[in-house]
Amino acid sequence: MTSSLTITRPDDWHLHLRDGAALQAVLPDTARRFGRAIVMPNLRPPVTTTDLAQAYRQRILAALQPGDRFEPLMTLYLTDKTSAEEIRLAKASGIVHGVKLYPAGATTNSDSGVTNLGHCVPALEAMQELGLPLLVHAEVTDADVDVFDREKVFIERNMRPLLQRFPALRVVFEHITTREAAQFVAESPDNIAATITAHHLLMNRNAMFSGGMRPHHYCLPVLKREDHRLALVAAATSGSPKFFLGTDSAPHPQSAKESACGCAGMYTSHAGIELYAEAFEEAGALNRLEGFASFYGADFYGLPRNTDTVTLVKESWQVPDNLPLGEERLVPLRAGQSIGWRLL
Ligand SMILES: NC(=O)N[C@@H](CC(=O)O)C(=O)O
Ligand SMILES: [Zn+2]
Ligand SMILES: [Zn+2]
Repeated sequence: MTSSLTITRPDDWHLHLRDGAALQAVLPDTARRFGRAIVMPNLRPPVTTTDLAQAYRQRILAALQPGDRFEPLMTLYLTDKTSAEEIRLAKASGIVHGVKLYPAGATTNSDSGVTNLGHCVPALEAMQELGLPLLVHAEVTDADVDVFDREKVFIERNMRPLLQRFPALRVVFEHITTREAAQFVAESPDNIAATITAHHLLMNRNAMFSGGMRPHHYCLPVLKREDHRLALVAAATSGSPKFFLGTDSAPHPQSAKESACGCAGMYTSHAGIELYAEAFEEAGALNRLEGFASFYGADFYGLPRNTDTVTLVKESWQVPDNLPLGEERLVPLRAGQSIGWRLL
């Protein structure tokens, strides 16, 4: 039985770091494990320009602790008004590595998002030309579409037409949650890839209702049925370079989660690589973890692979009931329960 696992240091290709005191609270969890992270731009106000991304990057760097070697990879928040010029500035800055598409109303802080992709043609043309990836929260927002079908419907209504119109656009289908998405990405050309979260590999939708309502298991896209989880596990452990690690760790104050209208997002950075080790071990595929966590994302983004390593030991530890989040607390995934792998 494996008792320890050393892999090239992983990167997190989908992360919410927030800002201010929350940023200060959560950043050490990521910096301890990951070399780099694609930092999501859904702040209030959103990070819509390269200038805002530069300033946010400086705040992240200032929040690091002495000795940290973590590198934040910045993103822009696409709006109906994003110009081709802004895309050129972003690319030329060297600090912006992707542009995030939030359909307006799809998820947390998406109200400034895109109402109609038709408005984004100049920006998308520039991104295609410059090789700047489009990162997609791939869910339709129509209230008449069942919440469990929103990703599947987005593929047909939006993703296929988008790729037809921009066949060379580099696209990351973020936090895939369905068999249909895994299959779509697997069958697409090499300019299409996907991130997969640990929570979607480890849980199905029953986790939202086990013994009562479980607000800390609510995220978007929402957890799906077991057969979808199995399809995600198969994709993540397949060895295909189209699938790589993106935690989508999304901290919210406990009060905002445990509420009559609780917000979407799970916090997983406290065990950002350990949870994946559990999922890969359960699938009998620990030998595939390194490619998924440490190689394929860097390769897709055209960045060098990390050269140092991390070591995990197969040793159970208990997750605290809650963690500080500025003046508030947050409830991490597995709060009060154990995780089977520990970071040395
Ligand atoms: N995943 C989530 O449920 N929430 C994310 C937004 C997102 O990634 O869609 C957040 O910012 O809280
Ligand atoms: Zn999202
Ligand atoms: Zn996210």
